[in-house]
Amino acid sequence: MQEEAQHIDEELFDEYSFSVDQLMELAGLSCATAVSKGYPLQSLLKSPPRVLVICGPGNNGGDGLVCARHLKLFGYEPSVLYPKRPKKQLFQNLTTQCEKMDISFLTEMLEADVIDEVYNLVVDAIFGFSFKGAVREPFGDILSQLKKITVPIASVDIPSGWDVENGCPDGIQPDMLISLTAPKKAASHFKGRYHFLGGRFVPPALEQKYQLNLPQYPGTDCVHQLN
Ligand SMILES: [K+]
Repeated sequence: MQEEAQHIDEELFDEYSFSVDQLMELAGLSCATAVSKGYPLQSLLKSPPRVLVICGPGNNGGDGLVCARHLKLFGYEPSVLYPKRPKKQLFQNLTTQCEKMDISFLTEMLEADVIDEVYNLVVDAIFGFSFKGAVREPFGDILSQLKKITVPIASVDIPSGWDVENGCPDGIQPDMLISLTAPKKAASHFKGRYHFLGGRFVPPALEQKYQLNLPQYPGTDCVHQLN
């Protein structure tokens, strides 16, 4: 299943000629849309409507940067923690776009009680389907703080630190999961309140080839609520 997600990914780029930027934009927009549906501005307990977006070193982190930018456009006040920044131009561009929109970047991870005090929720865009092995720092420390917070976590594609197939019973327990392209096997272990499918970009022929059996997205929506 981890391999299958990687094959679909490669095929979207190599056979269907999509660029990473295109799919990442749609993925990140889906995440911001799902957050706005699960945690509407008017429902938030803390004002201003601050959201902490934690971005990892790969494309999952890129989805997080795009998500932060759209959240800002939707009226939220995102701050980003982006401790390991890849040198690729794409990630530099996404970072500049956020900075130019007055999204602040934190210099270090906050303690769990500070997060609970200041933020309404955390978007977890640390690791996606390429996560493997034991968590390396600084992400071990970040995940251990996330295990202690009481504000909801919305995880992008896979709850970070979870095995992509088997989940992780003592890992973070997000309140929302936004599965991208198609739910991964670990999604069956998700116990939170909201499960959304996003990344409405899969060409029908690819969906058929991998028998993804994706549900019908409502109307023109970029997310589909699974539960
Ligand atoms: K994640």
